[in-house]
Amino acid sequence: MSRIKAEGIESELDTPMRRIVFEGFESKILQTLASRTKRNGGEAAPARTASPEEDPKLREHCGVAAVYHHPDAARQVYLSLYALQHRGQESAGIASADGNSISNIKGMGLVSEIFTDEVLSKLKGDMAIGHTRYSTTGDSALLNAQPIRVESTKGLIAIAHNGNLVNLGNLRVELERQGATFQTTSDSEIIIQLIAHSTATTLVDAIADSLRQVEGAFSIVMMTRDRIFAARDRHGFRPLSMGRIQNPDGPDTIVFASETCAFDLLHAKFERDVAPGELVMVTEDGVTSRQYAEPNQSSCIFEHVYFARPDSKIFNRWVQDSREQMGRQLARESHVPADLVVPVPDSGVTAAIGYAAESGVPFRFGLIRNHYVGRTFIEPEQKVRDFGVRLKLNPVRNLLEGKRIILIDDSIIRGTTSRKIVRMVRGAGAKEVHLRISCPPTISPCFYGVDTPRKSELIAANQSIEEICSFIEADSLAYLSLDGLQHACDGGEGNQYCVACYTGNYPTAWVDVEDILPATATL
Ligand SMILES: O=P(O)(O)OC[C@H]1O[C@H](OP(=O)(O)OP(=O)(O)O)[C@H](O)[C@@H]1O
Ligand SMILES: NC(=O)CC[C@H](N)C(=O)O
Ligand code: SF4
Ligand SMILES: [Mg+2]
Repeated sequence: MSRIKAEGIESELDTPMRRIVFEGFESKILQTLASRTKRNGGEAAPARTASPEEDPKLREHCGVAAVYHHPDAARQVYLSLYALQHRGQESAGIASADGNSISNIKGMGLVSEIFTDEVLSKLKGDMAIGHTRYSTTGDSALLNAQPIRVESTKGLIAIAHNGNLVNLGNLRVELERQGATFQTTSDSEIIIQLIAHSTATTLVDAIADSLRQVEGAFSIVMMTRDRIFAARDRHGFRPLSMGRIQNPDGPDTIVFASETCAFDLLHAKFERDVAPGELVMVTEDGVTSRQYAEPNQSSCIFEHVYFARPDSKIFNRWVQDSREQMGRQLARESHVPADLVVPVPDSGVTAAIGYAAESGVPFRFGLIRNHYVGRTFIEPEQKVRDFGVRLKLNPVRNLLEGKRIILIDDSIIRGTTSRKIVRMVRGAGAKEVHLRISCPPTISPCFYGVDTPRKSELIAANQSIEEICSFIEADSLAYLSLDGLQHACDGGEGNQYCVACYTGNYPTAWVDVEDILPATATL
């Protein structure tokens, strides 16, 4: 069975070798995702399970990238996606355009598994867009992999979307009434179908028209046969930056990416963020822009806490700086006497460096991460998952033995992983284990592209800090205050942040009431 979908390309792309790699990944991913929940109208969504043991991890966002005017555009997008792999590991795709048509190749699995040299060489043209997906609406299946390519009265359009829309139901029904035939069950296709069905006479007007109708989170890149578009929702939930590669002998190459870490690999220079509510168009004549909606910024603060890479500058602020400040503030707010500060890799590392610097307690890698185990390593069975955490993290016994340890992690969602890590550190001989978390308690789900569980499954929504502390069997537990977090992510840039998962106050109207019910109400 082929797991790669090639559109606008004649030849058969699956080699037996790659099929084997794919099958291995496919079965793991399909198993783990059998229990995923899709909010907001994902028709093919499987039922959500209420078991706290079912799905212990956060899921990433997606990553998007685009390149305009480069002789090997698809390869540049490939490199960008490689740098954005941490934002989505379910599926990936690249679409390229050569002025006449759009080719599109998508597959389940990691970027490096889908795009061999042979596959990349099929993607001709000097423009390309790409996507790494972790699904929030619609099944994790090849069908919903992106870019999504649609042939419409406005011509061929391909889209790659990071974020999650919150007003799907009505829009989809209305579009179907107007004759739209959806190819996917993902929310992202709504944007492209709205463009196709817009009565606006120019494509750029049709895009603006579409973007004004959808609510929620979207950082998107789009491509026609000869143009690239990039846009962010008016809240600017998800990051999206623009960069430039200067070509001495011709026009500059313009690039877009979810995070600036992708630019470094391309030797592109960061130019600016796409602004909330802005639509940027790149054509032969250069870069033009319009503000299609009134901005009302509420960028996701959790990007700074967990999702983005520390070597990225998002919302005009270095993630590294924010995380270090979170750690420093955590030390100021809730220090406890100890011998070592130990991070829970990877996302706890930078905050732990800040904590150690502020407190003067030595920093040591007391837990070693196996880099061949992905960020979202989950298995459906508890027994396998227990082993999974041990496979991913291993204690350095000679560092921990007899010591009072401050463990730093970025977040607790259900608490199952933290509990295993605390046990692991104690099992390695630590005398005391104090857990410090570099954000406030997560008490409410996200509707904007982070697939956090519903409220009934969020441990901090249903238990006090003392109860959580005793559940994870730590000697003490403390979270960073909301003020402390906001201060750490401020840095004078004047960003307005969404903090809804810590407060329950959402910047848009959300739709899934069931998701925000406390545990007791669902029993
Ligand atoms: O409430 P819990 O079940 O403990 O889940 C929270 C953990 O999951 C995430 O790490 P993950 O391993 O997904 O990614 P990372 O390696 O990038 O830190 C997060 O950083 C916490 O460590
Ligand atoms: N995590 C995301 O940004 C997902 C994008 C889109 N909502 C999808 O499910 O494909
Ligand atoms: S609810 Fe939380 S995770 Fe979602 S956008 Fe807001 S801050 Fe980010
Ligand atoms: Mg982690």
